Amino acid sequence: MIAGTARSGVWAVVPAAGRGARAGGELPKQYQPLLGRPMIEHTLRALAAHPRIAGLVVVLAANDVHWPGWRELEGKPVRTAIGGAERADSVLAGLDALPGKIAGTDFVLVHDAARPCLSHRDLDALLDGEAPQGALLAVPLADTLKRADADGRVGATVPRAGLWRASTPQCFPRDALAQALRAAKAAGVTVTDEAMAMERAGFRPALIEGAADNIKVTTPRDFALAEFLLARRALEPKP
Ligand SMILES: Nc1ccn([C@@H]2O[C@H](COP(=O)(O)OP(=O)(O)OP(=O)(O)O)[C@@H](O)[C@H]2O)c(=O)n1
Ligand SMILES: C[C@](O)(CO)[C@H](O)COP(=O)(O)O
Repeated sequence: MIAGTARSGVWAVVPAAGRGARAGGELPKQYQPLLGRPMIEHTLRALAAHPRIAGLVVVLAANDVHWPGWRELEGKPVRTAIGGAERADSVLAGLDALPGKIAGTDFVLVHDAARPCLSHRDLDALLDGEAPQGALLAVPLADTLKRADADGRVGATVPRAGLWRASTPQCFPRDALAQALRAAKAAGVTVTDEAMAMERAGFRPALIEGAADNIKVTTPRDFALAEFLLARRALEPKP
């Protein structure tokens, strides 16, 4: 059993090796500007500015020519690693690039570069959680759900009770996470988030309710929404 406690001195792995094909544009989406700065800068600063984050591992594409080469942000060390074909490969590469271990059970955060609107409050909620088996930010579903048939008509209305949208950061014991991601890969299973790998390994991650505005910038219209959310955040009193 892994002991649960409020977490501090935590490193964050930031997968940033995707292309952002659905977002379009000439630059990979994580380098497209939001309020005049690359998306990835907002994401990394949101993490690094939190007092309980110790450092960052940013996972880059092998052919990345846009990375500004930061070695430090907000006074926190920044390392880099080279990612792989799938997000899970990139996360594994990031875990391998973390600094040496203090204990076999220390926790790590994983947060998408494509989620630049992460709030201090959500990070607090995740790190405060007594979640010995790990935890993730998530948002309960607010809409009625329809399952489509092949002809585009409604096949069924799916009950939404108990359904959540997983977001990031997700926080897990680093060794157990690396093991779970390797096991999924060996089994040929694509895991779309860290929790899914941990669930396969028998863990029961805690769902921590986060803000709906921690959006993943995915399609072209998400850029304007992210800019609005960041501009509104800038007007809020600092924590
Ligand atoms: N092989 C990959 C694929 C994705 N990511 C990262 O994982 C995060 C979430 O992925 P997603 O939003 O799906 O990004 P992309 O894969 O870049 O988007 P798309 O599928 O539209 O190309 C992003 O920060 C992305 O850079 C990664 O590090 N390595
Ligand atoms: C990890 C994630 O952000 C959780 O919602 C999401 O699954 C990543 O996006 P992808 O399209 O599955 O790569």
